[in-house]
Amino acid sequence: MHPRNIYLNPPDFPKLAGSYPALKLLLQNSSYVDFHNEDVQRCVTTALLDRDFNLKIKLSNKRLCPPVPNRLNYVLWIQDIVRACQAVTGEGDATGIDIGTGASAIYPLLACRLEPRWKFVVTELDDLSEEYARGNVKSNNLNDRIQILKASQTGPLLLPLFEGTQIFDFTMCNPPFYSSAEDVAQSSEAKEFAPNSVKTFFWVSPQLSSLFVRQVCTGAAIEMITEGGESAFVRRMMEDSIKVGTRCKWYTSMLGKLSSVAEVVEELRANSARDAKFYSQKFSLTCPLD
Ligand SMILES: C[S@@+](CC[C@H](N)C(=O)[O-])C[C@H]1O[C@@H](n2cnc3c(N)ncnc32)[C@H](O)[C@@H]1O
Repeated sequence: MHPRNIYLNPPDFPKLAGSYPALKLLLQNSSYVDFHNEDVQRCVTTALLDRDFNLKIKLSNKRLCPPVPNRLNYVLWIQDIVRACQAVTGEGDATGIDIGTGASAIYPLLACRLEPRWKFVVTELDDLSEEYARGNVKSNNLNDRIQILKASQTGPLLLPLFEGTQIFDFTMCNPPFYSSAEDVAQSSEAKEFAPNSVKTFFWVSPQLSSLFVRQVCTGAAIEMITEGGESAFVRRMMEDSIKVGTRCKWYTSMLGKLSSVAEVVEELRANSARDAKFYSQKFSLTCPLD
């Protein structure tokens, strides 16, 4: 976990429930938190976002419930890279892109709370998730800092980079991981045995680079499944990034499956990337690709 992650030590759930009546009701007198119960998951996420980030969000019971510690990790790694760049340039503002922001819009919401000078342009393909995301941005008075674009199946993935001339600091993405329903089933079984194998991956243009995290919750097919799986999704972003080049400083993505790492690294090599940065729950490393 990132050293600045406030959940390095797990939250005190009874205490959290004490200040969040809906969670108290769900936990009743139970001495443990049942994370297999989706109502409990959603309630923990809304309670943590409210208590720790003053974010009021509504989650659909038909869509993914994002675990806050995991999502915070990715935001903190992004914060590290942006800060490192800003130490050189002296700038303080940053604008990011979140591809597939989901119903929660959790990445831009968290990032805007941590960084008062950041703005986002985010995309979403799914109507229901878009509707919820718009509601969550509005109820936190962040309409002036988070713009939501409706994506299409056939358009570019890095849509905001194909519109206008704005320069962006980073892209981020938690892509649909799987290529099919069978793939979902197989991966769930594999994860029972390898819970730490899930990674996050980042690269940068023009001198490509990379990062890596871990994820727990289940979601609807549109959130989980994409043709060719996550590596194909990331490859599409990579192809887009080559077209728009330096209009964005960092192109990054999460990867959920260890097998995707090799596929993405191969693609990076084919595109003359010189090195890659990997971040996981347990380690971070930079590896040369040439
Ligand atoms: C795994 S979910 C991640 C949601 C959220 N970012 C999170 O981390 O909790 C993937 C999201 O990407 C969206 N999506 C799938 N294909 C997309 C596309 N071509 N353009 C934009 N969003 C897309 C899905 O609807 C879904 O909301």
